[in-house]
This record gives sequence, C-alpha cells and structure tokens, in this order.
Amino acid sequence: MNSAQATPRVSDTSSMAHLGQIIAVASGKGGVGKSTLSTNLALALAAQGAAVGLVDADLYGPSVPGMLGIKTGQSPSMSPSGKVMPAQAHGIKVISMGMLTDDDKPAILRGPMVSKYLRMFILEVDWGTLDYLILDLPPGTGDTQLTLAQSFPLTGAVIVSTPQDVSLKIARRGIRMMEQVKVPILGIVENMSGFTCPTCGDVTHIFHQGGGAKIAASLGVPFLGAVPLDPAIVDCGDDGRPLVIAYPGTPAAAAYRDIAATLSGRAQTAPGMPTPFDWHWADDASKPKPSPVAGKSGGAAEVPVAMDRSGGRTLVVHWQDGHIQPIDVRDLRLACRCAACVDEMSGRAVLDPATVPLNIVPTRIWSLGNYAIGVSFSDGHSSGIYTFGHLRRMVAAEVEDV
Ligand SMILES: Nc1ncnc2c1ncn2[C@@H]1O[C@H](COP(=O)(O)OP(=O)(O)OP(=O)(O)O)[C@@H](O)[C@H]1O
Repeated sequence: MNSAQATPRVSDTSSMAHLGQIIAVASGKGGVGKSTLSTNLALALAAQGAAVGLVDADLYGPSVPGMLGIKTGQSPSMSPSGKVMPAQAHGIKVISMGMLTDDDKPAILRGPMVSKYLRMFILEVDWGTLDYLILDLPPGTGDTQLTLAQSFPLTGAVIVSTPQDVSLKIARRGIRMMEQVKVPILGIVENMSGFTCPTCGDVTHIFHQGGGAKIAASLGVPFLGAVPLDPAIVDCGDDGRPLVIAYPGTPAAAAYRDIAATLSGRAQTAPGMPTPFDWHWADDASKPKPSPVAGKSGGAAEVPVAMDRSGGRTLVVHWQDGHIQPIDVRDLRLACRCAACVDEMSGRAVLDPATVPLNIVPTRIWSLGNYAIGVSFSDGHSSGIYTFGHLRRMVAAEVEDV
C-alpha cells in the first residue's frame, strides 16, 4: 500500500477557495477524447455564465493550446503580484506546458519536476476568482494523477471512456485508482459512442451501446452522458475552435452542454453539510455540522443534510428530501466497494463477510469533496469511498449474506 492509500486526505479547501470546484478529467488510456471533453466542457460551463479555468496537465503531450488556437512557445507574461498570467481563449483562462515550449517538442521532465510544474499551474497562476478549474490529466494512472490527488482538494474526477470493452475495463481501473487516492468520481462519459452523419446529422451506433452506463451502474457512480463520434470534432481541434463554439447545433455539442449542465447541477444541489469534516467516531469529536437547510420533501435524494450516530453502532444519515436512514456500521463495512473488497474486472464481491468482526465500528468518517465520505474501520480497513448515491441506495439486501 502506498502512502496515498494509507493516509486518507482531508482537504484544506480554504486557501484554494478562489479556484472554485476543481474537476479532473481523466482516462485510463490515451486518445479517448479527454482533452476534447475538457475543452468543450470548460467552454460549455463558461457559456452558462461560470468563470472557468483550464489546466492542461498533460505536460508531455499538451494538446489544449492547439484545440483553443492559443499560440505556443511564447513565455506568458507575469502579473504585478508575480503570478503567471493565463492565456484567454473563447472566454476561459488556460495554462499549458505547450505555452512554454513549442508543441512539437514534448517536455522531458523527471517526477519531481512534474509535481513542481503542476503546483505552479494551479497555485502560481493568476486565475482570479473561478467557479470551476478543469484539469485535463494525461492518460493513465501515473505521477501526475497521484500528485494532483494528493496535493489539491479535487471536487472529483470525470472519467472518459470509449464504448469498446477493453476501454471500459481500463476506465474501471482508472476509477479504482482515483478511489484509492480518495478522489470522488463525479461520473463517466462515453465518448465516440455513435457516428454523426455529416450530411443529415443522424447518429448511428456503430459500436455496441451502453457500456459506460453499465460500468457506472455497477460501480455506483453517475453516468454523465455519451458524446457521438463526429468528424467535425477533429477539424475543430485542428482549427482552434472547439465544437461547442464552431458547431453548437450538433448532437455532440448538445452532449457536451448536457454533461456541463449535469455537473453544475450536481455542484449546485448544495447546501448539504459543510465540508471538510473529519469525525472521530469514539468520542464524537469534530462531528459534521448539519446543513443550515433542513431536509424536506422535494429536496435532493442524494444530498445529506446531517449525519449522526445512534447507540454507537448505527450511522444515521438525514437526507435533503427528508428521509432519515439508519445504517448499521457493520453493514457499512460489508458494503465497501474498494478494489480489495470487490473484484476490479468482474465486479464480484471479494470480501468474505465471515472475516468482518461482529463488533466492528468506524474509527473516523471524513468528507470527500461534496460527493462522498471515506470511512476507516476498527479492522484497519480505510480504502473505501462511499458516494452519497451508494449510501442512499444501501438496503438490507445488499448486505444480507452476513
Ligand atoms: N467524439 C469525437 N468524435 C470524433 N473525433 C473525436 C471525438 N472526441 C475526440 N476526437 C478526436 O480524437 C483525437 C483524440 O482526442 P483527444 O486528444 O481529446 O484525446 P485524449 O484522450 O486527450 O488524448 P491523449 O491521450 O493524447 O491526451 C483527436 O483528434 C480528437 O479530435
């Protein structure tokens, strides 16, 4: 187990509050359309009126400047306070390694330098006050992902996949990696999921459909939408005018806007409970404060407004729609979906309920973004992430095989 797994992170959100929601766009493998999604998502959020920054965190193969028509190889100017001025393109602020080097000369950087540049891109850029900072991660599960997850209070990650089984399996691995480093999964996007006819605009499904939605359901994370394959996206990438700007009427542009609307809707379902919190179960220290807004019918089903304990063995979750849900703490342990408890590929349970002590209790419960909680238990297990959706859907049947 590495240090990221051993030491759950409790975010210090206060010093980075001006960055707004920090959303990482990730994929298990390259070429699935991550940079295209990051760029169009950032523009779609900006079109809703949000202040948006975009970090091209792919230091080795920066593609965002090309997609946005930003000049490369020119040193950015500095603000009077000594911060790097981001480029401005189509109403969003952007920083990329491509702005510092010619884009045909990929950066050769050792691990510590990767970390240094990423910190600079996030902390030493004059972002002003943002609603969203979108991070376009390089493909895979390496240094960049770990640095970002461990150093910054990410609101969560959007995972991009394509419909082929192999991609979806790799996406599942990416999700597991994010969960291991305690980054909540905001959802999965299936890209290139059907073909948009350039003549009539109809979408034909040339690969099988629905794999992204199925994986999302099996992992208990939201499915954010499917973006069809559209040849115009490639031309837009080459022309520096992303699809939502150049061809806003296409099905793919509508898909990007829907994804942005879903993500921002989720961000706005607050106020839930104030975060961050780090609740010590035994003495009730640092118990999460309840939301200023009490639960009532018509509220959101998957937003908790308070958490409590009852009798030492029951976690009581009060939801925004007024539902009060008692959860036995051993059931909570048995419902863990981390890679050690559920097989990564098949989704089958690996945890043997007989190995979980009857008197198990949580030791700590902490907030992860505004989307999930992490729990460490008295048996030493602490790698599970419980999204609010997962908690809400926990029913006796899920844990009846005790
Ligand atoms: N829905 C789509 N329809 C057609 N082409 C697409 C679509 N999405 C992305 N592309 C094209 O696929 C190629 C790869 O996209 P992109 O660079 O966004 O992928 P990536 O996952 O960020 O790749 P990398 O791993 O290199 O960072 C680009 O040429 C892009 O224009």
